[in-house]
Amino acid sequence: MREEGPSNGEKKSDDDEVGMMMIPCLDFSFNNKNNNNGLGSLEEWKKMMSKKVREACEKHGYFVLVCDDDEIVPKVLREKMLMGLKELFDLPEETKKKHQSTTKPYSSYTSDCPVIPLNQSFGVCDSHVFHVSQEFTNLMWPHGNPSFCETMNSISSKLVELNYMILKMIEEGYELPKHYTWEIEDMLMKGTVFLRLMKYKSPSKEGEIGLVTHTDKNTLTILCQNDVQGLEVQTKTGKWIQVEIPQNAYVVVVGDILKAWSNGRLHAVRHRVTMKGDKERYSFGVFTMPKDEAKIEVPPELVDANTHPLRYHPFTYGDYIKFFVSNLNENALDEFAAL
Ligand SMILES: O=C(O)CCC(=O)C(=O)O
Ligand SMILES: [Fe+2]
Repeated sequence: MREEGPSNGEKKSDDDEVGMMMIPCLDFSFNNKNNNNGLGSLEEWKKMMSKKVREACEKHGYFVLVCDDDEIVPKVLREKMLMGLKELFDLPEETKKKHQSTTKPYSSYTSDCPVIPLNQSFGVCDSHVFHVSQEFTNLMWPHGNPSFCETMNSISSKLVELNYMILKMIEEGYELPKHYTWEIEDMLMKGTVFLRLMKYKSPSKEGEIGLVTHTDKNTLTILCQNDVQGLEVQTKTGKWIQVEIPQNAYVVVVGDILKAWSNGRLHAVRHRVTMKGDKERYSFGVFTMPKDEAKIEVPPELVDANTHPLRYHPFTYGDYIKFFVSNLNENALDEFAAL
């Protein structure tokens, strides 16, 4: 099992934070001999990984997911998507501006935002549904671009599947009573999926902000980037560290909704993007979020009067997002739902 070791890009500090500074890295290749010793069944592997996933999400609020074989997302697909992003962002501004959406906040094409001038982004809801990817592609390339459409749709589907698999692992990691599984699936996995496509221009000076500090407001995010690093996370003790992401790896980030659902046990990590060097950075992320009317409620099993008293009152996802969008407060979850 590849995790939290010095060979995995571990960052050390000279203070007492060494334990906190390690970058959690989980290898999701089931066929990797170090993972299952060639003996375990898929079920046993999943059980063991669920524990690791839960631990990483509680301790760090994110982890780097490596998978060297093609079982989760084929390498070619990922490379095609990153090449497709360049092609997309190279389109004329007036074409990109045609992508306007009112269904979800932050989904229209955005560029030249004074706070994050290096960043350009598109948001597409439910891109794992073929006709959605097709509509988006046809808007950007009126003469068609079947290869982009196919790639965007396939990688979205793969990452949605992976996102749900990790959510299930987190749930299994808590060993909650089985009857609860349906409720959780209904609450966390029957909602919207959001694909965000991003480009960061190279900065005019080192260390320019590409994306401001935030926690993700959804359930769980999976991020993928080209070979330009820039993602930084804040440790629980307030230090910023750069997440060195190997080629073929993804970053899984806990959002506010998992934090609320788990009674604050899962950590919604604060993160940002800082740009250095002279290369453009491309990234994309698949964000899962509950339905607007879904009620986010802590399971009684995750409340313990002594060690984990109830931290959040139940709320609906749509109300939370409305609150966030009208207040834009980085402490939105606690302001909105803390008891
Ligand atoms: O570009 C990245 O790697 C991070 C993007 C991100 O954090 C977000 O879109 O919420
Ligand atoms: Fe984020």
